[in-house]
Amino acid sequence: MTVLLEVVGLSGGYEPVQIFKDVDFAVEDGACAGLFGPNGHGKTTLLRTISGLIDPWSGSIVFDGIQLNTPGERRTRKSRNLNYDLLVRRRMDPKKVARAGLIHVAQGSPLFPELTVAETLSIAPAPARAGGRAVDPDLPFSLFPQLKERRHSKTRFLSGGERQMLAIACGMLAAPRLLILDEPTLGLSPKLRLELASAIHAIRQAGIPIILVDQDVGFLRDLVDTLHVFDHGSISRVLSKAEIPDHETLMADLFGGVH
Ligand SMILES: Nc1ncnc2c1ncn2[C@@H]1O[C@H](COP(=O)(O)OP(=O)(O)OP(=O)(O)O)[C@@H](O)[C@H]1O
Repeated sequence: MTVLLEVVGLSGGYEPVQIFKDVDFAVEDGACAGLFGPNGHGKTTLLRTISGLIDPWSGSIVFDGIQLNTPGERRTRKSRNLNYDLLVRRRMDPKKVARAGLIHVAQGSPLFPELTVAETLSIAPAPARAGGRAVDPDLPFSLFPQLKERRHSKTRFLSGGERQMLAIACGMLAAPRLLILDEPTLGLSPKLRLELASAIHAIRQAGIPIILVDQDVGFLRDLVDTLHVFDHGSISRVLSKAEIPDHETLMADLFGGVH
């Protein structure tokens, strides 16, 4: 299989605090890569950096044959004006990332509260890539039938699960070449987690590669091909599907106790 995303020696964080260091991370075309790690260890920051929302400090991000970031040395801060400073140092363009087909469904599914489900879907990004396949406009409802029933509801009245479904549906309308799902099951009931798992499975079946973050190894084990264990700002191990233990065993192995 070809490598679709290749991250080499990536370091970054929130100036001046470094959150992750020298991360190597690869996703093969057609595969689902799991990212697992405790709260606050930097998974979201890493993914936001890969998407260009946060400027990487150093390293390389190559996606679908395109070098997404411009390598360069960090410059010392010259101004107390943060906007100016960011513009001066910016080494990555999130629009370029989205245009390349790397679509990031953020944690907490930020949506416009006063728009209905149908209105939200109508402003979802069109396939951004040149040559990106047209997407069936009914895809959101075939993936998440529940959304069809709620299509005239404002998003502020949706449940947590419905919000997640809508956010993922918007991502799918962009015809992703790679879909990043950052903790889509956050705060969901076991029943909704199962529903979301089957939707993620359907996305996989459609051949769309995924980076999936979750706090539950059991949830990831059923869906991913490889599990990347993220520990204090670096990937400490990469496990094949067959090597992924249950949640308690992995946590005990990592931290010496049940979490
Ligand atoms: N905008 C920000 N500015 C400064 N520090 C931040 C910001 N966002 C997050 N952090 C810090 O960066 C660290 C890593 O947070 P991050 O959200 O990336 O971790 P995570 O592994 O995704 O955690 P979780 O699983 O809880 O989402 C934390 O210490 C957090 O407090």
